[in-house]
Amino acid sequence: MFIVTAEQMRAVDEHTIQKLGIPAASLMENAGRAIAEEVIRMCREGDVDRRSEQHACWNDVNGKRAHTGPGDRPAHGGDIIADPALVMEQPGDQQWYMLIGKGNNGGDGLVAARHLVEAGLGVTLVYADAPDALRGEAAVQRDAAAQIGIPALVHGREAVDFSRCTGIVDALLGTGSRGAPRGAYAALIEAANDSGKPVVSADVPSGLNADTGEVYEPCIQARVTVCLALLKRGLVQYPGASAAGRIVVRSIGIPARLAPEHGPSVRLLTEEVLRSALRVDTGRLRAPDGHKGTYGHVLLAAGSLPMSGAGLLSAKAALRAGCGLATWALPAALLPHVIGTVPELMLAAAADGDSGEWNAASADAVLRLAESRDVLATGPGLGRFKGDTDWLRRLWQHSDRPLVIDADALNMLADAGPTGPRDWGKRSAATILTPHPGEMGRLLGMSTPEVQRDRIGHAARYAREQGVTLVLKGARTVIATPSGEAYINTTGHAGMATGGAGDVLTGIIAGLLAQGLNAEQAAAFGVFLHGQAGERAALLRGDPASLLAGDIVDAL
Ligand SMILES: NC(=O)C1=CN([C@@H]2O[C@H](COP(=O)(O)OP(=O)(O)OC[C@H]3O[C@@H](n4cnc5c(N)ncnc54)[C@H](O)[C@@H]3O)[C@@H](O)[C@H]2O)[C@@H](O)CC1
Ligand SMILES: [K+]
Repeated sequence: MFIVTAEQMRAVDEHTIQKLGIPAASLMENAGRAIAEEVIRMCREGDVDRRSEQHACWNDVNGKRAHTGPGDRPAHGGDIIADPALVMEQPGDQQWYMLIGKGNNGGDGLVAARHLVEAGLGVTLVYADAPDALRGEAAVQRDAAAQIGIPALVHGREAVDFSRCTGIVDALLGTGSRGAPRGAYAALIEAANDSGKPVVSADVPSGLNADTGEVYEPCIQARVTVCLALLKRGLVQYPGASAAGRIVVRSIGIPARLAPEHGPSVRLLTEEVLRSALRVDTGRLRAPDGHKGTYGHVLLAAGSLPMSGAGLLSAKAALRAGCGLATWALPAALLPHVIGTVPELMLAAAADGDSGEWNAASADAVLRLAESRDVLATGPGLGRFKGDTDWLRRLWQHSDRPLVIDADALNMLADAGPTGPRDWGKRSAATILTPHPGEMGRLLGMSTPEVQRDRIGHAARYAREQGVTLVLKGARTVIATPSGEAYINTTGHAGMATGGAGDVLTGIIAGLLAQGLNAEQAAAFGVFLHGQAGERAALLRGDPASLLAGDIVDAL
């Protein structure tokens, strides 16, 4: 599933209308109808009385449990499948308030109102602006609603009291919204939130930045968001993802495949995308006649005295991800401390003059060890040491192995200079960086909140400019490729925010690279697997908060 910016959505809309000749009125009709169907579904299934369903929502977007409308039940011979609007035999005294903005989002709300009236629901329109402010298709819908006799209030002219309504449809602001909601829009959003009634948002919750996921003050807190045509970036990035509630993406006649023609290709990372777009074929990872050499050898340069566990977690994760062999290189004096901790692991001592410090263990020693291995990963538990940026630069410039860079090695990279490591030259093999938002901020020279304000945008730009594959960790991890594509992960949970989880991810990605996956595949599949293992581990433990990074490795 493609994820678009507001501008990209506008361009795809225009293409559909201008080049394909599909009338704008048809798209708006489909949009409004999709919104009405969701409201009707909620009424039929009693969803309006239920409290928040934050957990279920993501699975809907994932397509695992997507709502498919009235035909959910398999049809049998002789069945009569009726339109949802005609099967609401007992709509009861359902009263829905429709908040109508003056743009096309409001037009969608007006179409939905017509369909809800047809289904027998009580509907009241609440215009944010005087109705004559509406233009084009939205004005056509305003007139149709008036002809049918749908009651209407205008904010500021009549009092609006939500206390007696069943639910609210938010069709105030969509992708044409700019900045924080103003005037009547802000007042209606606040009143809707204060009412405690379930809100169904049309396209995006009003008050959300559809591109970045930033929520303005105020922003609708939706129970359900019926996202139209293509998933918007702001709905998959926090805090916007929380404001959206359960997300239902509905096709309205705009071909989704047009999205990459009009902007960057950003996709939701699902099993389907891994198989089709990324061509990850797990069935081919293990050849029936393979031996340990077939599945690759990871060299991990990691760990220090206070953080030796990071190296252990990474190395173990690489093995659990399926590589044939893993060697952990560390300063020679540290080696006796870790012997036997993971018996499957090989250890390589980097001469350190008996100091136990990386500053005495040369980059050339690591390069020599890497020559006979397939992948080099570095960073977990490494710490900072004198001359470390030069140490990393040598690995960058002289290793022809795929290189995974994490943790403190990313901080060394941040010291490469204002234009970033691209000044060190183009590497002959792939480079994968796995920063958390703080490390990403140091790479970009900005604060962590600034990074979080537009995770997809920053990750995609950095990957393209620096020619690397970038994994921006955190809720909804972003995987960005040097060619400008991005994937947003759907697996994992907040219980995985625990020390060492990142070291595990580095090991998984390195282990997958060793088995022959390319950088894009290894990064995306690695992130996906890491999240799945975290979900599994939380189930086994019964409580996500008690999860340890080692549990993730065990659940792989
Ligand atoms: N072909 C299309 O363009 C389609 C558009 N669709 C709907 O149209 C929406 C986009 O419509 P529009 O581009 O008309 O824009 P919107 O309906 O999102 O709203 C734009 C209007 O709100 C005002 N506004 C903007 N920011 C504001 C703020 N912060 N506070 C108060 N008022 C503000 C602007 O003056 C403008 O008139 C989509 O989200 C979707 O719901 C759908 O009908 C499907 C087809
Ligand atoms: K809206």
